[in-house]
Amino acid sequence: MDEPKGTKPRTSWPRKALLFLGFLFALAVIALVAMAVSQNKPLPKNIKYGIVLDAGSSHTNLYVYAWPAEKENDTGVVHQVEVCKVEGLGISGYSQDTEKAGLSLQQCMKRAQEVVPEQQHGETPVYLGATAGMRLLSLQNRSIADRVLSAVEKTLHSSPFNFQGARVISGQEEGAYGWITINYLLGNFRQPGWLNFLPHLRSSRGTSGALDLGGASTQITFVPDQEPIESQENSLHFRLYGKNYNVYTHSFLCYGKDQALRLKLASDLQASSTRNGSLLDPCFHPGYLRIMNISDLYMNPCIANGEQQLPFTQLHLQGNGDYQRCRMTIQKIFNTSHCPYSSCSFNGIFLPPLQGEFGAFSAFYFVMNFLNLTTEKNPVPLDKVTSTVERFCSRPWHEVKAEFPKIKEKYLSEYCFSGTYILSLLENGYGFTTEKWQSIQFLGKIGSSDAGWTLGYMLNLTNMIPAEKPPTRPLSHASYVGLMVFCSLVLVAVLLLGWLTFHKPKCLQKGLI
Ligand SMILES: Nc1ccn([C@@H]2O[C@H](COP(=O)(O)OP(=O)(O)OP(=O)(O)O)[C@@H](O)[C@H]2O)c(=O)n1
Ligand SMILES: [Ca+2]
Repeated sequence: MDEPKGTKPRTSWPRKALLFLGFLFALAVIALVAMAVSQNKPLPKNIKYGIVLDAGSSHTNLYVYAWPAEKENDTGVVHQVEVCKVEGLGISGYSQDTEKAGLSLQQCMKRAQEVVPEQQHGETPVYLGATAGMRLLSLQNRSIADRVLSAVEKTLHSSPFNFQGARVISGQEEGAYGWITINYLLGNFRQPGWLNFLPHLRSSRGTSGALDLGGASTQITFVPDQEPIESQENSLHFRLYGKNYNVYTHSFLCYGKDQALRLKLASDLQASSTRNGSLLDPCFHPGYLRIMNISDLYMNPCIANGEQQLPFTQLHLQGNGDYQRCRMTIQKIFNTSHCPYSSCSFNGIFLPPLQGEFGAFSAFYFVMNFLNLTTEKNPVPLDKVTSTVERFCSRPWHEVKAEFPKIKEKYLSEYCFSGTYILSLLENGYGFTTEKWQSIQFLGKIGSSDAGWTLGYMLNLTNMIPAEKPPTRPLSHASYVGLMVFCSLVLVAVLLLGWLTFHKPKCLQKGLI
């Protein structure tokens, strides 16, 4: 269309106005983002620390945990920042010289002082929990066990940390805290934020069972389908983050892998007719020799009788690496002749039908990991595990030793027995079938934290696992900022569009540009 006559020449102010508007708009967006980011930035992290010593039968580990102070009650925020392996024996091994049990911890306590910032030493709690080795020592000689505990208390008291006590934890606690640890670390107690608006839709995602194998005891813990749990001593109830859990747990004292080996040897001796103490052992490699004092073998409460009748003082073990026979000899330590419940594992102990996924840790993991049978994703099928252990057992000792010169001889010589024992315990003891085997994940760590009972123990003692779900923001900081910016942009765009529609600047009118 032609410009009407007499109209003033086109001025450039509407374009300038648009440019100015655009500039203002950009400025507003930048200011908005900057404000949202700085105003809602999480406060600088105030880290808290906690220390737990796991005084196991074979050795002691010291763990340092850390978490942001303001997130104390959230799930999955506490993580391991340090593990220190105490040199020497487990504390129950110092029964002849109890003071040494305390001294042995000094080096790791020093390490903890380096890891935790000095100004926080005084407020950092330290706990020591002793497990099956000390349970056995207490049964054998209560006063020596008390002396060992006093010796470790002395060392821990003299540290700059806030010492909260050293005690022998029960098998039930050990099982329960292991279960809490792995489910906390796996995020199984966590409910996604947006589901809080729809409680009826809350995820019914299950928990994972926990399988712990130590040197002197082993624990199995899981939430069974079947309710109620038939035996009271195997039943635990928790309310965590607003949800109830009825948990089955059992700890088999003497069925950790070191004590199980003793049980097996004592059973082999009883069945043999050796006159000089020589014994062929299918659970050790061909060519392997081990001499043991009979008094050491019968020294603890796991093996109650038999020693006095033997006409020799030493046992000469000679390996012949026969997996099938090894499995048969191990089988004898599981008594399945009686069961006062609807179903049992062994020794008349109640076991409900296995349910859900299982995380297997400590020696379950050490052994399977050595045998290259742990994978992140798909569990190795049972028949492959069996054939691997079988092949490993049949290898001559000199060959195994030459291939793994850096592995401690005590560990290396026992992986054949341990692999076979794990298969017997899981298949025959607990009833994991070929199919159920696939639900076992062998895990050493979850994230940066070791799987074990210590984290659950600390979470409980520091009241960091609330019964009810703490109120949480439905959105994360980043999602909040993003959503704010997006909504503001939409708003500005709508306003701009509205303004352009009703007050169309001349420059946008047809023919002007
Ligand atoms: N790399 C490793 C480390 C340990 N072990 C073995 O694993 C068992 C110890 O496992 P652990 O979980 O450390 O047991 P403890 O905590 O010491 O014992 P418990 O829980 O029964 O008190 C011991 O037989 C030890 O010889 C192993 O075979 N390979
Ligand atoms: Ca242990």
